[in-house]
Amino acid sequence: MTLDQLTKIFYGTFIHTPSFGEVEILTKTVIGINSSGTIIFIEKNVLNLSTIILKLTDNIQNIEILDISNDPLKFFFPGFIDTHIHASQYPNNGIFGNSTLLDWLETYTFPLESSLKDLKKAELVYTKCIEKLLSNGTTCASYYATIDTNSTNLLADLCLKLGQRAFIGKICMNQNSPNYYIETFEESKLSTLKVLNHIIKIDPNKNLIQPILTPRFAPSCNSSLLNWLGELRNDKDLYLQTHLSENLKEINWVKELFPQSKTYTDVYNDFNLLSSKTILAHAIHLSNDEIELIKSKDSCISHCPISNSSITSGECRVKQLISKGIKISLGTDCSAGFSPSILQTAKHALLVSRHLSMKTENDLDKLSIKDVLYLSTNGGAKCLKLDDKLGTFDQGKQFDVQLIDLNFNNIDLFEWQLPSDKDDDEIWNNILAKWLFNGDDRNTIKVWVNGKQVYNQ
Ligand SMILES: Nc1nc2[nH]cnc2c(=O)[nH]1
Ligand SMILES: [Zn+2]
Repeated sequence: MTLDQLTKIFYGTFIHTPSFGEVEILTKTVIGINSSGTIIFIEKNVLNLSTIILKLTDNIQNIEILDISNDPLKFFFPGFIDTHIHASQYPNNGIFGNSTLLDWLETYTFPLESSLKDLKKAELVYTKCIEKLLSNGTTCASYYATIDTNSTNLLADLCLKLGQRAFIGKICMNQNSPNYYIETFEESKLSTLKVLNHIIKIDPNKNLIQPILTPRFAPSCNSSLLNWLGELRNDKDLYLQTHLSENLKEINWVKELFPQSKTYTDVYNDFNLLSSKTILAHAIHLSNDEIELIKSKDSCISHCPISNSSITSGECRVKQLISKGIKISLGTDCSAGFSPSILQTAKHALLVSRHLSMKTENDLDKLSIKDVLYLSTNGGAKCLKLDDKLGTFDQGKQFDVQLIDLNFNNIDLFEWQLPSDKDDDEIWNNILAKWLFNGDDRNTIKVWVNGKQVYNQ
């Protein structure tokens, strides 16, 4: 521990989810970070901040201190991780009518995405989207941009500028797409390589931004393109994201388009797209063989409950997938999902799981508050293979954090519901329940990424 590098100290209650179904409440805790935003010490049960500061350093002037210990309704929580979102669709949040996936793409989505080759419009949309996510406590997102090289590079530039950790994907689609929004195989390759180079150039140490290969979904890429992406993924050990088994019509279409593959998941596996760095969005209607295949490749699933309800795709069997050992996280999937908030997405994940359990008549399908808070943070970190850096408060991890304040009138807490020095777990569980069900972006008052403050209400 090199305490001479200490730059900021945070003191108060820290809440995180070390494992699925587990919440840990760290009251009276001090966390110190260095100039890179790495947590260099954690001290629990500190009754007096000044004593510990005197022990740590005699040069207090240069150290920034945030002490929230006197406010029982404030706590630090790990930044949310959104593992599936289309920045380019942000203006359409809430606009989906009665559509289902394939007609929704044609009617609402392709026209908007295609229009973002106008870089002025793209800048407006992407800036709003990134700022909205940060103000909702999302410190890391895996983004789909558009098929356009410059528009995708712009999204990477803006995430870097606004300080959000992000995976940036240029969408690949060279078949079954409208003639105003399609690329050839050659164009898709060139554009993908240009985006990879751009991202490596702007953030060579991957402090914030990383590229992610993004074949839109099997129907929009021909075999040559999928094959090339599989080879590139394998050669360079790249992240890859796509959609899987979202809608029944889509699944039948994939069967027709790729008759040589056994299942939809097999299409991706046959082209070598599945690895421990692959994020599969939706994964609702999987067979047992597909579940086994995803598990054997250690790929992860981004659960998108708001989207799945909105365009009536179905209910993902999250608990069953977790019991098989598959890594799961949450995706807002804007704009098939109407909310940019992972807190709202977590709430819907819980509710959708209750609907699923009514259908299956199995209580084990129900997700708890602790479960969905894990999926929102640590689950996302594990899916992105960043759990050595993100997801919980541990020494050596980066300070990607939100400060939650429940002193707003969206949440009424009565005097007997407040935490006291007795540190009652039950009290804190109820407070988290109030935050999950009645909270919103009002309650996220400050956000840090890599220890740098990127949002202040
Ligand atoms: N939800 C969703 N599913 C897709 N499948 C292919 N493209 C999309 C998309 O943009 N959103
Ligand atoms: Zn999507």
